[in-house]
Amino acid sequence: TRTTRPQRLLKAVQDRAIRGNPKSVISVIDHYCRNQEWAMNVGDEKGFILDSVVSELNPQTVLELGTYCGYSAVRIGRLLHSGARLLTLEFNPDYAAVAREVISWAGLENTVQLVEGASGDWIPRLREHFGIHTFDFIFLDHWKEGYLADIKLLEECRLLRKGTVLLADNVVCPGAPDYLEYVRKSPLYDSRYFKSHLEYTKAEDGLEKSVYLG
Ligand SMILES: O=C(NCCc1nnc(-c2ccc3[nH]cnc3c2)[nH]1)c1cc(-c2ccc(F)cc2)cc(O)c1O
Ligand SMILES: [Mg+2]
Repeated sequence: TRTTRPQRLLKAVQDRAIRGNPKSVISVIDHYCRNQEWAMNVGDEKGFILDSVVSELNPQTVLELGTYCGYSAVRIGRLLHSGARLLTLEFNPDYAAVAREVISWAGLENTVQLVEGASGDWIPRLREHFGIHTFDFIFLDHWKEGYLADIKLLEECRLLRKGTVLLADNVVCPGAPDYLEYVRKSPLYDSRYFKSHLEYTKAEDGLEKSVYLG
């Protein structure tokens, strides 16, 4: 049977990227998605904003919701200092299988841990299962209609602390209107919008950065 888009993206990485070199994995994926076939990675333009938020924060514990092919896990993982860890949740087993290979090709298997399953099932179990107290940084890039429920769940499970930074992809395209309204209205968050473009296109999109005030 035909290969899937994630499988073709993985083949491009294995054929063209240098093993153990996250920068080359990122540039191979961006070149492939811009020139061969589009895929829903955060991409280079929004990726640059993601890099600056992560570099400024220098987080020790990171949660990513929605791994897809592992592009943003590699983008974030490459910037983490020794001892820092990224936990990335992915619901779709086919995406997860490809992402594990991409993360391993980048040499980040000791920094990035991929967990398969639904965010709603895993979030309440992160503390007892992974010994996590709170997260310093959270990147939301999964079901757009799940963003709001999942940050409310993170609040309830006390996995946020004063200063935790949440960065949400696609708040314009495909859009997460209920999430935006909540973080912009709630006194619990200080929120700001970084205008950009949908990955590899000219369409508007952007990232919403929200600091939890606790
Ligand atoms: O849907 C997206 N991303 C999400 C994948 C996913 N689908 N289900 C999950 C899941 C669900 C429970 C989960 N629990 C834990 N991880 C989970 C992941 N993640 C997405 C879509 C677009 C896009 C824009 C314009 C278009 F014309 C078409 C597409 C762009 C992007 O940057 C995206 O991130
Ligand atoms: Mg996205």
